[in-house]
Amino acid sequence: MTDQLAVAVVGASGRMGSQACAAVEAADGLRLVGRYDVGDELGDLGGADVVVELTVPDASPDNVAHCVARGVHCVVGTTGWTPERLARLEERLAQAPSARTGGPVGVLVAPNFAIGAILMMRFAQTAARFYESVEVVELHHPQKVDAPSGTAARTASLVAAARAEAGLGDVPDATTRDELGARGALVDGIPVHSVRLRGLVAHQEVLLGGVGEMLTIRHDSFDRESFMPGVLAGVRGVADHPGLTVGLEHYLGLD
Ligand SMILES: NC(=O)C1=CN([C@@H]2O[C@H](COP(=O)(O)OP(=O)(O)OC[C@H]3O[C@@H](n4cnc5c(N)ncnc54)[C@H](O)[C@@H]3O)[C@@H](O)[C@H]2O)C=CC1
Ligand SMILES: O=C(O)C1=N[C@H](C(=O)O)C[C@H](O)C1
Repeated sequence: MTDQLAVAVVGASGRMGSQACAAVEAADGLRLVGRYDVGDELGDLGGADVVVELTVPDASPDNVAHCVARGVHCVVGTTGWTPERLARLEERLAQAPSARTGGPVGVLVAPNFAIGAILMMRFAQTAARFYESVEVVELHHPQKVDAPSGTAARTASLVAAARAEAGLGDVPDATTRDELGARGALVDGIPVHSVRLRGLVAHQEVLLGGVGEMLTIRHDSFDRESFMPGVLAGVRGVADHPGLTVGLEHYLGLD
């Protein structure tokens, strides 16, 4: 029993957190030692080796800082990790004590745990240099508090970097009047559109356009079950990935 990895979940009463608790409880080699939600004192996190953090963008950095300062690895699914927040987290990691499991503390920030979503981002990144136009459409359940989704923001950033590396300029767009914002948000110059619709869970399309053709890369999460293998892969792998890692692809041999 003692060689089991002790895991706590922060945001344990939420849609993702409750499912993550059940997944940890059912997983070989893992032991759920704590469930925390809003208002709970995190304290020593029930002796956890690894915390799964699934809360809200405004709470996540402080929760993660609390874990890092106590030598607890973190697997973070919460969105809203701006470059500035990530930079502050890296500073905290540089000053962190040794992990309870030994060695340096690891933090995984994963915009999406679903394997198909990770592949969608990778395929979009690969395709980006071949197309003059690209737009991202993300579609989610109406309870979602943030827009655009973390996955869409990450996809747009990866695509923009691939375009820049290939020497592509701005996406073509003759719009000169858009008082209502109908052309969507721009993330690193890539238009991103957010749909919130009853009945949906988490979906995204990357539309790539060239002369006389379009490539659509689409991923659908129909159930939050789709995220759980990725959560567990993060929990099992985080101690072997010291420091900050952004994106579960780096745990899956997709570097
Ligand atoms: N990386 C991924 O694959 C996925 C990430 N997400 C993200 O995970 C986050 C949570 O999503 P949902 O579970 O759908 O939201 P939710 O609203 O159902 O759950 C959030 C939970 O966090 C709790 N919470 C809020 N502030 C807190 C604090 N300071 N300390 C502890 N708990 C706190 C809330 O009470 C709630 O129970 C969102 O940022 C969402 O975008 C969601 C699905 C998949
Ligand atoms: O809030 C959600 O539901 C999801 N959030 C993440 C995001 O913002 O990308 C991951 C997934 O899309 C579901």
